[in-house]
Amino acid sequence: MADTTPFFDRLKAAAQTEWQSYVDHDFIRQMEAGTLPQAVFRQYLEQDYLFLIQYARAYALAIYKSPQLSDMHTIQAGLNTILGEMHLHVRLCQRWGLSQADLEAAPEHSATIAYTRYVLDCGQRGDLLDLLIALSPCLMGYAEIGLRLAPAVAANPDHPYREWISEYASAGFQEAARHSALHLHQLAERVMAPARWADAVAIFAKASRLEADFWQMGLDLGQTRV
Ligand SMILES: Cc1ncc(CO)c(N)n1
Repeated sequence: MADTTPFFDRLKAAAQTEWQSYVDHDFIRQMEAGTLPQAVFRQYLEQDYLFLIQYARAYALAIYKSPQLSDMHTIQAGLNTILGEMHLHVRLCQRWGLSQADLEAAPEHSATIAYTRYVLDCGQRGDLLDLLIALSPCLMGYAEIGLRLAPAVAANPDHPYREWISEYASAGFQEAARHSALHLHQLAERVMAPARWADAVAIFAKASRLEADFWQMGLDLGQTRV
């Protein structure tokens, strides 16, 4: 690839509409303002726990699809971030009287199924690059959102979503996202043929849209179950 722009930034630029629909979703704006109803957040977080279980499977699949041992090590670090992130969900849900067993027994919403099984399918039918592209909106998007919302927490120590925002703005999460972006870039340099670009953008755009749908699911569920 002659273009030295980071591969992830090229994907974002090529699928700007879908990316914006995800990172600028109304859910995020309401969260930043602190006006997001708790019922919405709770519905979202329950589904997100189920999402992360499937996401961990997709990371495991990425290890299976790894051509090199170095790929496996990098993906293992990403998997650890995902598994660590689930402690946040368990902690927050415990305060609402929901145990880990309750969370795991909850039914998966179709938006959760759609997104996770889409990612798993990308990995099953494609190679590691396809799978890492499908996985990339997750870590990178939440890292971007965490950074953008951090000032709202700094300005208001009683912000209702302080813990959630701080998790994604944390140095650990930011670094995991940076590592993933670098890995994606290096893998693309190794295996990406120019003819694959349109497919790469299509996968990235679809995953970003499914992230936006995931926020929307939270808003819709919260409205019907207050
Ligand atoms: C839906 C979704 N996307 C990304 C992340 C970040 O890991 C998450 N927790 N949930």
